[in-house]
Amino acid sequence: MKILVDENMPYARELFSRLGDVKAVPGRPIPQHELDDADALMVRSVTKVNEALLAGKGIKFVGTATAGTDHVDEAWLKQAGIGFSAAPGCNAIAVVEYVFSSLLMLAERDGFALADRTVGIVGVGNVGGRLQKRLEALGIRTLLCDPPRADNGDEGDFRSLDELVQEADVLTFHTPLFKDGPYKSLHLADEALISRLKPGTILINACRGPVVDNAALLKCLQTGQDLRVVLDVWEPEPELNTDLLALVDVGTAHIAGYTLEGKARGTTQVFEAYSEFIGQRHQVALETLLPPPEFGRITLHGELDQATLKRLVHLVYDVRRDDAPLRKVAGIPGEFDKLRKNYLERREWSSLNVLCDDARTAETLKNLGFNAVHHAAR
Ligand SMILES: NC(=O)c1ccc[n+]([C@@H]2O[C@H](COP(=O)([O-])OP(=O)(O)OC[C@H]3O[C@@H](n4cnc5c(N)ncnc54)[C@H](O)[C@@H]3O)[C@@H](O)[C@H]2O)c1
Ligand SMILES: O=C(O)[C@H](O)[C@H](O)COP(=O)(O)O
Repeated sequence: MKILVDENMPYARELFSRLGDVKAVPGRPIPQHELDDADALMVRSVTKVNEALLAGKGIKFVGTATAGTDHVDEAWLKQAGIGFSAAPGCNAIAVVEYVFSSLLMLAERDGFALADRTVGIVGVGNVGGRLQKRLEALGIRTLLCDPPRADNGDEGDFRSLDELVQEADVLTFHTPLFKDGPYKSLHLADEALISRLKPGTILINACRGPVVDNAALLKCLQTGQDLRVVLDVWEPEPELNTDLLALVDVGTAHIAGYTLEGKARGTTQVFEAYSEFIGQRHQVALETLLPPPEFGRITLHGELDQATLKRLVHLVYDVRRDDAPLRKVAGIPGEFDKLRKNYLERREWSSLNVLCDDARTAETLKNLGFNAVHHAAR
């Protein structure tokens, strides 16, 4: 059995070789001839999986080690009898930590207190829901917009996008990309929406590039609209608009979800799904795969304020380490994907053990996702 795996899937060779012969290949473009004798295909979001790629091949299962599925024509796979699994929620924590890293950087740079801001979250699923919980753990007010969940009768104080635009100081997008249908999200942030944002609003897009109309955003910024902008995703990728990059406050190469834990979870989720598909059920504990983190344990004295939280968050991940390299190479063909392929190891906050002599600090950090414990001061 031949299993093709994207070369940017950590632990894929180690895991899938328990089930068959593994070949690691680039995902953009995928070498067509490798599909000829393959039984299964494990991709990431850069590979368009559709009839054009797979018709006439013997692929029986496709896995995508990603949360987003807009690169996969699921209807075609279904009618072709090809099994499919994604990895919902695999990298949600990573995206939340990217958003925090960006907000804490902007708060320090521009001298504001995050606790005074209202954060509007558009799309309250795996990412948006976790973001809400962590913001609220810090006492930050959130406003939620998720029409599919509201229509489904899910519990929650869901508001209209219009209300968020009027009230939020931070507007952050975490929806799937739907090109049409009742919950179309393509250009959800269009020129009309962007131009109505309050002066000084922080606009964040870490879901899919086309959810924010990049041409409209560029126009608004070029005409001097007072906005702060954080973009991890672009319209289009990998050929992002370098004029837009020059005007945003944080610009990164679609890496918000790229913690080692997030990528490894993606691999294990599709590995488990495929093992079940072929009737050889395996389960993997993530901890058995991950190496020890660079920073294992620190001691924190006293109470937690914004400056201390920022230092702690940036000890694990400072978003500027990914912003600067993109600005250096943007516009050079192939470099966007190279940054993603050679991504420096990044860990989640849970990898850091924090010993706190203040009980409230320990509790807050635990609620934020750090591995925090209270110990009495000596
Ligand atoms: N930048 C990255 O590295 C990265 C990482 C993970 C996910 N993503 C993207 O972010 C998206 C969200 O991730 P997730 O794991 O939270 O997905 P999810 O499916 O768990 O949640 C998405 C939420 O968006 C809501 N939604 C759908 N259409 C909407 C609309 N038009 N307006 C408002 N809400 C809408 C859904 O009801 C759902 O609650 C993914 O689909 C993926 O495209 C990007
Ligand atoms: O949807 C996701 O999970 C992420 O956007 C995505 O996976 C980013 O990484 P890629 O698959 O492009 O390597």
